[in-house]
Amino acid sequence: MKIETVEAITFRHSTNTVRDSDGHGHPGPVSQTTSSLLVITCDDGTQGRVVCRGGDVREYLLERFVRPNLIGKDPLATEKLWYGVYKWQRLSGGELTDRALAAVDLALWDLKGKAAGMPVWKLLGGYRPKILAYGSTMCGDDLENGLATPEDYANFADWMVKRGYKAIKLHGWMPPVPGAPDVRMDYKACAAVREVVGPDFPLMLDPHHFYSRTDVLWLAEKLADLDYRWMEEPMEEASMSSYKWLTQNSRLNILGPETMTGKHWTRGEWVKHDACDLVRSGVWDVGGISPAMKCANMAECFHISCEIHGTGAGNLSVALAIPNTSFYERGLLHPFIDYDEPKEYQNRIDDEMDADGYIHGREEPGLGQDLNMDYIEANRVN
Ligand SMILES: O=C(O)[C@H](O)[C@@H](O)[C@@H](O)C(=O)NO
Ligand SMILES: [Mg+2]
Repeated sequence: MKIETVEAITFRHSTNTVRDSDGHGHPGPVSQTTSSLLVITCDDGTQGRVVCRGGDVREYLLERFVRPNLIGKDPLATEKLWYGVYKWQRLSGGELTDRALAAVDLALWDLKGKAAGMPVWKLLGGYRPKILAYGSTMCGDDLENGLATPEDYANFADWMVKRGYKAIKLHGWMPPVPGAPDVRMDYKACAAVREVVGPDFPLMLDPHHFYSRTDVLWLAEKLADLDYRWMEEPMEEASMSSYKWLTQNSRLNILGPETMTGKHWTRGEWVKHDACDLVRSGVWDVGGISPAMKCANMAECFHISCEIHGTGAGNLSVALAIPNTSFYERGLLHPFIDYDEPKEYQNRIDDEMDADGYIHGREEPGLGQDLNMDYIEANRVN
C-alpha cells in the first residue's frame, strides 16, 4: 500500500457565523465561505479525508512540503510521515502551519482507520465509547436576547441544561463589545449562570484575553467561590511565568496552554514548570492527532487531566481514546444558532449529542466524518 496522490478540494458553502474586528465568532447573516477537503489516496484506492479551513492546505504547501514527503510512502507510517512534514516547519518561514500539519495527520489517521476497518477512536485506545460534552458558548455580544447581559447567559444556560448538557463553559465579553474586557462583567455572567444551574453543575470560564495578573487573580478567586471547574487563557500564554504565578496563587484550577505553539513540547514545559493544573491540547493547535495523543499521555504521567480544545471528528477521536480528560468541547453555541443542523457538506454533524449529554463514538472505519461528497464536488471552486 503506497500513497499515490494528495489533493485539496476547495468548496463553497453557507455560514451563519461572522467574525468581529478582533476575530471572535458571532451569529450573523447567512453568507458564502469556503472550506477544503484534504484527500490522500493510495494505490489500492483507499482514501483518507479531512475537512479543514480553506486556507490551511493551499496547493503551494502541498506541492512544496507535503507531496515530497508522502507520495510513494507507506500511509500507515503516521509517525514517520508526521516527522517528515514537521521538520520542514523550521525553514518554511511560518507558511507551513500547525493547522496544515494537522490536516495531513488527520487525513492519514482517517486512512489508517479505513485500512484497519476500525474507527480512529478505537485505534487510538478506545478508552470510552461515549463522552459527556460541555456546551461552549460563543463570546458575549450586544445582540438583543443574544449573549448581551448576565441574564442572557443565564437564560441560555437554562436552555443548555434542558437540551441535555451536563457542563457549560462561558466565553466572556471581548472587544469590540463596549466595556469589554472587564473581569467584573465576566464575573456577573458567571454568577448569573451559577445561580440558574445550581451549586453542583460543572462550570468553566474562558475569558481568553490579556488581563493583568491582579485582575486575573481577583476573577479566579471569585470563580473559586462559585466552585467553577477551571479558567483558561485569561492572559497571553507566551508568558508562562504569569501562569506559573497564577497557578501558585489561585485556588481555582488553571487550564492551558490552548493556543501556544510548540505542540507537545510546550505542554510538557508547562507541566514541568507547574504553570497549569490541567493541560490543554487540540488537534488543530498541536499539529494533529499524533501530537495530541503525546500531550495526553505526558499529562497522564503527572496525574494531570488533558482537556481537548475544539470540536470535530479529530478532537472527538482523541477525547474518546484517552483516560485523562473530563469532557468534549461542543460549540461554539449561541441562542441564535442551531448547532445540531448539519452543514451543507455534511450528512451528519461529527458530534451528535443525545438527550443525556453524551456523544457516542461512531463504529464506521475512519475519523467518523459523514460527508456529502456530491455536494462537495458540485460546489468545488478549484
Ligand atoms: O475563536 C474561537 O474559535 C474560539 O475562541 C475557540 O478558540 C474556542 O473554541 C476556545 O477558546 N475554546 O476553548
Ligand atoms: Mg479556550
